[in-house]
Amino acid sequence: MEAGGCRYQFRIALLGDAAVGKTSLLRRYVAGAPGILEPEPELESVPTVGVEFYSRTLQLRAGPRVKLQLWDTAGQERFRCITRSFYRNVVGVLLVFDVTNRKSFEHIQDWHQEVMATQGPDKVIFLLVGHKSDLQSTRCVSAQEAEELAASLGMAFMETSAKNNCNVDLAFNTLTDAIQQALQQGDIKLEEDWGGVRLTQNTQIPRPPSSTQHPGPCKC
Ligand SMILES: Nc1nc2c(ncn2[C@@H]2O[C@H](COP(=O)(O)OP(=O)(O)OP(=O)(O)O)[C@@H](O)[C@H]2O)c(=O)[nH]1
Repeated sequence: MEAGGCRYQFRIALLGDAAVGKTSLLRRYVAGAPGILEPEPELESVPTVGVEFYSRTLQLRAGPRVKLQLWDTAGQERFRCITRSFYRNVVGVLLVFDVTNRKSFEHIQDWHQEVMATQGPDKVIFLLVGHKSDLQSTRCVSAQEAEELAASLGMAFMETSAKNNCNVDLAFNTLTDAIQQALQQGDIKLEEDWGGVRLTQNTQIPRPPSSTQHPGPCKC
C-alpha cells in the first residue's frame, strides 16, 4: 500500500521544436530518481522518432504518491501526425524552447495552440521551459520576455539545463504539484475515458474541498 493509500498516474508530455533538448531534460530527470544507480546521462543527440516513454514515481508534498508517465515527443515536423494523436491523453505539458534558438521560442504559441485545439482549456496544466540555460554567451531569449509570454498564456516559466542539472527536478515537481492542486480543487476531474489522470490504487475519487473541508492529504 502506498503512503496515504492512494496512487495516481499523471501523463505528462514534453513538446517543442527539434533539438531544443527535450530528451536530454527527460533523461536527466529520470536518472535522478531515488534508488536509480545509473551513471550521469549523456546529453542526447539522436532525434526522437515519434514518441518515447519514460516514467518516474514521486511522493507529492500534499500526500499521495504519483507515477509520472512521461512522453518524449519528436520535435521534427514529419512526426507531427504521430505526436498529435497523443495530446488528448495528457494532463501536463512542458513547453520547451532553447534559450539560444529564437525560432524555438517564437514557435511556443503554435505548440500551445495545438494542444488547446485537441484538449480544450480545462484539462491541461502547462509549464514554459527555457532550456540550455548553461549557454549564457549565446542566449537570444531573455528570461523577462519568456516570463511575459508565460504570463500571457497563463502558465509559469522556468529555465533549466540538463548539462548543469539546473532546475530539472524543480521543473517536473512544479508541474506535478500544480496538477495535484488542480485535481484537489476540482479544476481537473478524473474521467473514465481519459488517460491524463488515473487512479491506479484504491478507488475513491477526490472531491473538491467544500467550505467545511480543508484540503490536505488524500483520505482514501
Ligand atoms: N548546452 C546544452 N546542450 C544541451 C542541453 N540539453 C540538450 N543539449 C543538446 O541539444 C541537442 C539536442 O538535444 P535533444 O535532447 O536530442 O533534443 P530534442 O528536443 O529531444 O530533439 P528531438 O528529439 O529532435 O525533438 C543535443 O546535441 C544535446 O547534447 C543543455 O542543457 N545544455
